[in-house]
Amino acid sequence: MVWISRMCCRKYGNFVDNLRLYVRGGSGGMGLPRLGGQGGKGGDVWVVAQKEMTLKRVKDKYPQKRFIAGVGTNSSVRALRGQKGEDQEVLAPPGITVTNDDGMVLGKLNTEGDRVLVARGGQGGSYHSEFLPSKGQSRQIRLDLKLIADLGLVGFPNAGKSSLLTALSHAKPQIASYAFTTLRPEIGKVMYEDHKQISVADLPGLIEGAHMNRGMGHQFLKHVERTRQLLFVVDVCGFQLASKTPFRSAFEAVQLLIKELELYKEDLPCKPAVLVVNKMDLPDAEDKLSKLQEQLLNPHEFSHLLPDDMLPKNNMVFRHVVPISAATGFGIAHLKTCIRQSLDKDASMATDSLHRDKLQALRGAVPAKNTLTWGPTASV
Ligand SMILES: Nc1nc2c(ncn2[C@@H]2O[C@H](COP(=O)(O)OP(=O)(O)OP(=O)(O)O)[C@@H](O)[C@H]2O)c(=O)[nH]1
Ligand SMILES: [Mg+2]
Repeated sequence: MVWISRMCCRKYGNFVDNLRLYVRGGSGGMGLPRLGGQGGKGGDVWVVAQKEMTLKRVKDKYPQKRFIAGVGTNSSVRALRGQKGEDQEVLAPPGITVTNDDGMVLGKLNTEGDRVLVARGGQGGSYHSEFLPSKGQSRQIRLDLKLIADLGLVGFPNAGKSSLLTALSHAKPQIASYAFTTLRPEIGKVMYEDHKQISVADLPGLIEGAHMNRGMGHQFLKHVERTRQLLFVVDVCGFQLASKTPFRSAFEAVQLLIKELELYKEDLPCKPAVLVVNKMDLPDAEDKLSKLQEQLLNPHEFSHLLPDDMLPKNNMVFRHVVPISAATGFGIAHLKTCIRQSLDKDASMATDSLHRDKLQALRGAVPAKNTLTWGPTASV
């Protein structure tokens, strides 16, 4: 049996589930001692929830990751009370926790329009401050997508997601041969010999048109967003939802699943993912798997199998493609290893990037002349 791993069609792992930003409130305006005038307050920085936004978009749009609000205007003879500086808004998707660098929660964005104040503007100069203004609050903040599990199972109804969760963990989700057996996410824990635990969310089956809220539609996709990585599950023999709907081969099922994720939010298919090909105990499964592997390696050659509007814009990269049988247990041990490798890889990438960010912030904060030495344990 051939195991395909790391098929590189597109740079993977660029889904962003956390972001570190520098925010600074605007400075206040100068007061006017001669006439007792008060300078304007500096603008504030807010994080505001907007449905269409993703953390990746914030990162791409503001590569410097710095948000500084406007300065309050000085008090003048014409306007004794200076004007407030302009507020700065960081748009972020709902489902975000905002913390400071020490992990203290500043606020949560649950639904569209929720706002969290992350840096106050400085006071304008006035009688109490000898007419001198104060600076705005400055700090590093973190935006973290609230996760429900490390892994989310993505697949059409009946692919065997719940059966897989049972094979991987001690969870006992409902399993049946009819579609939409699972109606809400069930979380199971996968245990490793070194006592590490990984949480896996069994999600309701996805159908074509889910991005338009068909079937469990958005309810399902909202959960997909909140898992660290994805485990695509397809039936090696393909799938047909009902007698009136077209039959889809395993390859078509993969393409359609990617398309649904992409149409819901374009960066969802950038999440690290593993493809699980289930029901390998069924007749002709080996031949069908070989065909699927060939198609996955050259997806463009097989693009005629689906209408253009059903093809994903970019092909997803699977870190591993693992044939299994949830029914017999075949391939489950190998799958557990692949999952662990994939999550460990991301964890170490995240640590490296945090260290890089902190180092960069430190370099920015220290005058060039100063030389600093720090060891690997130095806290920045
Ligand atoms: N032959 C075979 N049947 C399987 C395997 N895994 C699951 N099944 C069967 O496939 C059917 C669907 O399994 P589920 O685990 O409920 O599928 P699901 O993806 O969770 O389905 P929904 O919750 O409806 O989305 C059941 O009848 C299972 O017994 C397998 O590896 N081999
Ligand atoms: Mg299920």
